[in-house]
Amino acid sequence: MSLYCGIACRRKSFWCYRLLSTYVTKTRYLFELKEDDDACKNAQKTGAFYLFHSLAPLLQKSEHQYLAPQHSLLELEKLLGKFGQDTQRIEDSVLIGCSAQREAWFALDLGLNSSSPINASLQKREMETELKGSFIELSKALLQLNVKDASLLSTAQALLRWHDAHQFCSRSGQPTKKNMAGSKRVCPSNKIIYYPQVTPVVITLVSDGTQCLLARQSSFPKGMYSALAGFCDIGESLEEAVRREVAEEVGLEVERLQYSASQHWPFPNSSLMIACHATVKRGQTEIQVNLRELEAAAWFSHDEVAKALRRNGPYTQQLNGTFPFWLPPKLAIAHQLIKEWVEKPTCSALPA
Ligand SMILES: NC(=O)c1ccc[n+]([C@@H]2O[C@H](COP(=O)([O-])OP(=O)(O)OC[C@H]3O[C@@H](n4cnc5c(N)ncnc54)[C@H](O)[C@@H]3O)[C@@H](O)[C@H]2O)c1
Ligand SMILES: [Mg+2]
Repeated sequence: MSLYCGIACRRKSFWCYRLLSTYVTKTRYLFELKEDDDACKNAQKTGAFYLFHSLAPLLQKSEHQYLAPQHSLLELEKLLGKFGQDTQRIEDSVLIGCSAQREAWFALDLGLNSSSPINASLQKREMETELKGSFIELSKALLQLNVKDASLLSTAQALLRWHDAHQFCSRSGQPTKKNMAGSKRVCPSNKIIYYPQVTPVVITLVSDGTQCLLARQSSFPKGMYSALAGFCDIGESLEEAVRREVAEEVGLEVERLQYSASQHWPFPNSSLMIACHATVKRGQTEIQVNLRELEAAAWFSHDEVAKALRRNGPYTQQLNGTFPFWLPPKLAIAHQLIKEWVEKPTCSALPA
């Protein structure tokens, strides 16, 4: 439930008010756990742990979908004991959320090097047998997870990856120490605090009023086209990033811009996708593809895009050797952006 929904309907019914208050309670509880190491350690006693191995989450197959099993602290201690590991390793876990009943959720990677040298990487296959599951790459499993697990595991992976890559202070070269929740790392020698990094990326669906512009990189699955995306440069506003990316990638100038939504995107290294609609100047639609960035870009009609949205990719090669045109899956914000345009092709309203 979003905060805005809670605020918007708060006056209408007691039920909605209670939803908002649950949200606030959860938020305040998580804030406390991030600030107070003792409270966080206590929360582990009644909490639940999601396990990873070298950034791949532990999953169990159930019919056509994957489930992410949870383990209690006691189960985790037993597991580590069985594999001859120090339970100190549990301190490497990171806080990723909590339930409405304030059961805190943590993630722990059993494969990455532990901050304690004694804790070497655990044997993956033996762990899988013991845990009755498999450590599966997130990119291969994401589409078969429910929304809650997909979001939790994406957050967990991003946080675990950040800690793994920020073990040392870039000023002193000394090992940094994470707080219990994993919301920051501190250099003990100079007290510099490092916070998990968020990388903003703009994703823009450019339209000329009747058609929309889609592009593909050579790394995309064959036949798939998406909206234009690009990392924000330091010192740029979102509006400037959108203008620059469109100019850089397809040689066009956007005139009007409208924010749509945002999404945490775990691949390849986790970024915050900020999605916008934009229109080009009237009569200025000639694309000049930047081949260092893109393999191809083209204008697509409303009908072509609407038809592609109704199909489910990816597709196999056709007899003539080509791949049919398809769009990113529902989970990707690019899909939502394209769907919005199909439903309302005149989305962009604000001057860029
Ligand atoms: N969720 C979605 O719907 C969706 C759709 C399309 C793209 N994406 C994501 O958007 C991201 C950015 O798109 P892009 O690849 O077209 O970006 P881009 O056009 O900025 O090109 C990538 C290049 O930018 C440079 N770069 C600058 N800052 C960078 C940084 N902080 N991290 C990495 N590279 C940086 C690198 O040289 C890199 O090769 C990709 O990671 C992709 O996964 C998500
Ligand atoms: Mg790009």
